[in-house]
Amino acid sequence: MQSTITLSIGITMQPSSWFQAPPKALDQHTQHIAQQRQLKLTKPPGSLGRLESLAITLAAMQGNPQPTLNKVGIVIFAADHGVAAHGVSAFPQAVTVEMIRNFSRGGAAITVLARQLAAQLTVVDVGALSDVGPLPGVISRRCGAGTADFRSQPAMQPTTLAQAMAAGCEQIEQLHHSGGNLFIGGEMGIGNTTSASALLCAYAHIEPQQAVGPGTGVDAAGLQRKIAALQSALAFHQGVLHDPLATLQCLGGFEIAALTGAYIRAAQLGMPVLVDGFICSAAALAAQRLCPGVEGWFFLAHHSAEPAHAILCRMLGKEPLLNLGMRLGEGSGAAMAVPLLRMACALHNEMATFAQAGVSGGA
Ligand SMILES: Cc1cc2ncn([C@H]3O[C@H](COP(=O)(O)O)[C@@H](O)[C@H]3O)c2cc1C
Ligand SMILES: O=C(O)c1cccnc1
Repeated sequence: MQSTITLSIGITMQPSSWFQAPPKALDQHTQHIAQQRQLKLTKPPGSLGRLESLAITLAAMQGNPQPTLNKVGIVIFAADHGVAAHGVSAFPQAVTVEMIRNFSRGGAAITVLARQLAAQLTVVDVGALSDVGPLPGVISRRCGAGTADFRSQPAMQPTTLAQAMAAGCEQIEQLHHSGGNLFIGGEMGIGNTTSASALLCAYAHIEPQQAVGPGTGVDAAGLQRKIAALQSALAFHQGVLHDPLATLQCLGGFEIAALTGAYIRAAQLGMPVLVDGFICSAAALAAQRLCPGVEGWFFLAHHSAEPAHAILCRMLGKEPLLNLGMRLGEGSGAAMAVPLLRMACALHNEMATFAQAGVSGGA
């Protein structure tokens, strides 16, 4: 049995857990084979730009010189946020539950994209304000009815944080078991850009002014309310922000914690991940803090229009694939990047070599 540690504000947590196991190593032998193949294909070396390194990385991740993305799993984690009571979103909190219904009926952006991709879509309610009851495609792993207001309380308890992370872990284990070869996490939770900004402030040691943005479209007064909420929260939780897990517990949300758990488990099991926009990238940063090296399994799908996303991308050390001015969430930006990755694989797998095609001058 591990002993527990009690943090300065009385929170008790396990010092060691499943999420501290290291990520799987990429297959360097397969990576080398894929690199060599790229040089032999009928094109000037490097002429397919990033599409070449994407295929090589996917080959190394999958341990397969012919990488495939034929089984994409999209999981949307949905939850509510106590801080939403402080006018930090342009939309009412009821939208979270209403959107869960919309996901179930197939009318949301991500559901359209999932159909286009023939991807499997699952919605996990990890703590919306009210329980939507049984709905097609929606599973319940409720950790609470929204988080507590993190301006003056920890958003989650150690037990509910662990539950939320386990809900993410469980989804990856199922996807892995069913032969999934790419994971996309999505989120739905009114107020969650404020939570993501709070995590960014704590992990990057930056000021709220640098970390906030319009989210769903708040005006200047709304932006000030976001800044004020973050200032209160950071001051209140100051004593624990050196600890990445306590930071997630105090400032995160159930859906962000579930994403964090999912990203870590994906890296441990060797499942490539397409990280969506601002909120998902904040969860990815939390994952990196809890389990260094997980980022080796991540592709950043797109530049979110949320201004502070650029900071998160820098912190994760990655350049996003697309820049479409999107700022929706739900995993929608990640879904848009799947065709790009599939094209990279098709080129890598199906192009002729110089020798096969009888083209001169090649390697
Ligand atoms: C109809 C609707 C659908 C959405 N789908 C994702 N989000 C996005 O907006 C929310 C975050 O922004 P904020 O922090 O400003 O509330 C999240 O739920 C996010 O996924 C939506 C927001 C709305 C209104
Ligand atoms: O980039 C995102 O994930 C995002 C930005 C604004 C609102 N919701 C999500």
